[in-house]
Amino acid sequence: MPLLALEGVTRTIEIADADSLQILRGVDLEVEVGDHVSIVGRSGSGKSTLLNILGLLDEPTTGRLVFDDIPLERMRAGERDRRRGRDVGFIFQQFNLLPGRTALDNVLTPLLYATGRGFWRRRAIAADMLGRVGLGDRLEALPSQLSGGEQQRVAIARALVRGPRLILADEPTGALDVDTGASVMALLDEVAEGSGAALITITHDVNVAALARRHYRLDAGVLTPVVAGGPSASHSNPVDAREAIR
Ligand SMILES: Nc1ncnc2c1ncn2[C@@H]1O[C@H](COP(=O)(O)OP(=O)(O)OP(=O)(O)O)[C@@H](O)[C@H]1O
Repeated sequence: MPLLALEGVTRTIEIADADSLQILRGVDLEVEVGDHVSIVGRSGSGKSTLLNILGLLDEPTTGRLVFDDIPLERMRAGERDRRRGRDVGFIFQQFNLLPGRTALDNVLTPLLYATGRGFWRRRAIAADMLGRVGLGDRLEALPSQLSGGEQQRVAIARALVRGPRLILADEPTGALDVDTGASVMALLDEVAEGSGAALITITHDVNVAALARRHYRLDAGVLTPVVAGGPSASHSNPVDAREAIR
């Protein structure tokens, strides 16, 4: 049973003069626990629209989304919000850290909505998570005292602190230089795999996408799998993947 399944998902918006714009056109996607999937698309191809649907922030116009064996249409609004908070971790290009709060406070914020042990032990859990991203000695640092790569590692710790089953990374290296971006992506892949979560990386950068195990391209709202070509090519080989996605 996949963790997440999209079947024939479309998203259409109404624009001026009773006109409409179809942004997603029949998207099919299955993601298993432990998967790392990349979705590459140019600006305007529908990436953010798809991300919002994958993250239970928006609904398909037609088609189905099944999360953890429950069809979206059977989830009540409160249930959807609860699942998003508990089961989905978001990582964005601009980190979105609270500026006046320490790294530790930023990471423990999602645990304020947890129940039981997650809530009562939130400081220890958040500190442990920061240790896992290599920032165990920077718990009290403010975002302004951290480099871009360190801030993104705080954001990764925050996304993972509630043990989500799905991590959505939207241009996670977009604000970082090439080398820092590569090390942040390697870390994200490692901590996601270590926690047994599925990771979907949405990006326009084929080098970032190449780290995933399965690859898709989004073009004008149409999602197609990218298969690395040739008998010697391999999905798990970033060089083959990069050539295939390009
Ligand atoms: N509310 C809206 N009104 C009009 N057009 C919209 C609206 N939302 C999205 N669009 C259009 O739909 C298309 C897809 O938008 P989307 O934001 O999903 O693209 P994207 O791939 O994330 O782009 P980028 O990489 O530039 O962020 C774009 O052409 C966008 O202009």
